[in-house]
Amino acid sequence: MANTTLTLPILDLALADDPLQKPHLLVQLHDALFNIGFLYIKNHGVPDYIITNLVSMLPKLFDMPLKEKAALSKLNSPHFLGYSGYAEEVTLGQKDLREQFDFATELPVIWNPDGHTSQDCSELEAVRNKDFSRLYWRLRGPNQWPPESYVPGFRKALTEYHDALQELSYRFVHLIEEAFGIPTRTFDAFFNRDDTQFHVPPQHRIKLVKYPPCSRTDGIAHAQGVGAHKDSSGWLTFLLQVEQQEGLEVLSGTGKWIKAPPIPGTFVVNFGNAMEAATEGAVKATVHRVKARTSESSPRYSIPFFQGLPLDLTVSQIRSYIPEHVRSLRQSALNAESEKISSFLDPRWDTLGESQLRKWIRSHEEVGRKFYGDEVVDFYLN
Ligand SMILES: O=C(O)CCC(=O)C(=O)O
Ligand SMILES: [Fe+2]
Repeated sequence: MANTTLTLPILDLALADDPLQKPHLLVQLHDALFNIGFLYIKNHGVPDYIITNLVSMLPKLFDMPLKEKAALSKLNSPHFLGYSGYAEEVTLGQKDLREQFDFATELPVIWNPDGHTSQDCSELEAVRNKDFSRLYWRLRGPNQWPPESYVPGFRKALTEYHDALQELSYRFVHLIEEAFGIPTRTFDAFFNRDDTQFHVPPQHRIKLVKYPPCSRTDGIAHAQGVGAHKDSSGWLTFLLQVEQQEGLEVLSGTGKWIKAPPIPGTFVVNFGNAMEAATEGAVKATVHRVKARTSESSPRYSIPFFQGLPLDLTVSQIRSYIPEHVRSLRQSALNAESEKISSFLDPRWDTLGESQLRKWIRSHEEVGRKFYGDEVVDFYLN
């Protein structure tokens, strides 16, 4: 049973602008990073109109005729971008009772099996000598946009939301650097925001999710909105819970599920597998899940933004940015549920790209078989 007595911290980002208050914010952030692994932020600076504009389009987007949604299926996309229908996604071997659209930073295809840089990638001037033949580079590519006639203004609204969340995510990473006690901008290299411009700018991902009301007669024994998981698409996650529909739960260090209800004006922030691996578990990719809406009458919508990282980064490379005094804050004993889910540190998939390709294939096997072939899929499923 969920333990409702534990609550997650709410950090006020406005304190970052006040030199007298900022140290207090950094102490709170340090605690959230090393002891909790999940937090809310308020006064985050993302304009209200950008959020409400996108949110107002969700019902229209999901109410498009099935034929129109199917035309945007992920089965068209080697980048796993587009639509997946109700219960098409799998987590921990079970179907997730949700529908979703996956979008990402709009970028051209970069993968080239011959190892050349694509002509289209003018943004890649600074990294002309990279080899883009590795399969995981195929994850990167353009979106499938819904027709303007069905959801007018959608592409603009999603793009504005993306840009605002990207900005917030970069600001927040600077606060994390301060909380770690390392120079601000240490991680800018990951986002192509430093002078070396060594890395390709990452592709961030945004999911638009609908958890419709459902009944246990759907024939699915263990009803889950999304099963227990760690986020693996990036460095940080910024989750918008739309309106007042509950369902999100977080696994505490003592193995209890605690509720993370929607709080108006906030985003939930949590950390991806890459952060956990880079800090050797000092900052946890905390396990979370969403309960299925079995006894509810209205849908729940949510919008997670996953801050991307360069796909060719290896865990050991990221780790080299994290000083020993941070990694030594590792607390022992991940609980059993958490252990079951941790798969990131397997040396067979040391690059972030490969661990992400594995994750996408495991969640959407059919898409994997279509674009990556049976041999690759069978390798990652086992
Ligand atoms: O819908 C939510 O509140 C959380 C979704 C989530 O954790 C995910 O998609 O990774
Ligand atoms: Fe998640």
